[in-house]
Amino acid sequence: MFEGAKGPGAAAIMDGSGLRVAVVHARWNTSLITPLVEGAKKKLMEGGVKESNIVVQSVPGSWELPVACQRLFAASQVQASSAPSGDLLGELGRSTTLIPGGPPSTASAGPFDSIIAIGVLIKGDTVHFEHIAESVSRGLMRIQLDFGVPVIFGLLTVLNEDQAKKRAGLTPDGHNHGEDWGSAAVEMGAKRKL
Ligand SMILES: O=Nc1c(NC[C@H](O)[C@H](O)[C@H](O)CO)[nH]c(=O)[nH]c1=O
Repeated sequence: MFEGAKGPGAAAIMDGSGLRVAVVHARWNTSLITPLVEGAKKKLMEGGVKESNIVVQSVPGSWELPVACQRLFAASQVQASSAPSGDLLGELGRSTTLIPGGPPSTASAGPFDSIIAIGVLIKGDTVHFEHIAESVSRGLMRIQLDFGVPVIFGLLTVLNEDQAKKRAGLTPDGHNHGEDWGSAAVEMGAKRKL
């Protein structure tokens, strides 16, 4: 899968059966976003996470990822303390994603154990790319540290479409980085509960 030294090490085997995970994805570059989200969900479920405990939300673009992740996690904390079961987040908890199929998910009560933020930024002719990449990266890191919840960094910042396709597993020599993010979400979510 990877030549040389570069690339992730083997995923730690953790039990994801009791985890609740949010996947928040941008709607820019959707032909790339879709396989990335599918790859993440595949590894979440291979790690034992129940599909009913995966909430998938979409936002207009990567710029909106931090506020959506923060709002989703904060709402899950409030609901967990006030509504021990049932429809955890109401409309906020329903999957509103580009990804076809699957019922609107209503995660069971309890704060999310990890969040995967997914976006694809492709460098253009201006410095717009740099502003979004820098701000979104800092924003996602801040949520991790402010809330103590793992936010898996699924923001592809690429120089051209070919680089993005490779990292979405859409080329013969590619690898779907969404799978790595799903595995990381299981490991970090399980470790958060230890
Ligand atoms: O510009 N390029 C991109 C982009 N721009 C939109 C931005 O994230 C935001 O949604 C709007 O500015 C509105 O706030 N969003 C992406 O996810 N990828 C890009 O490559």
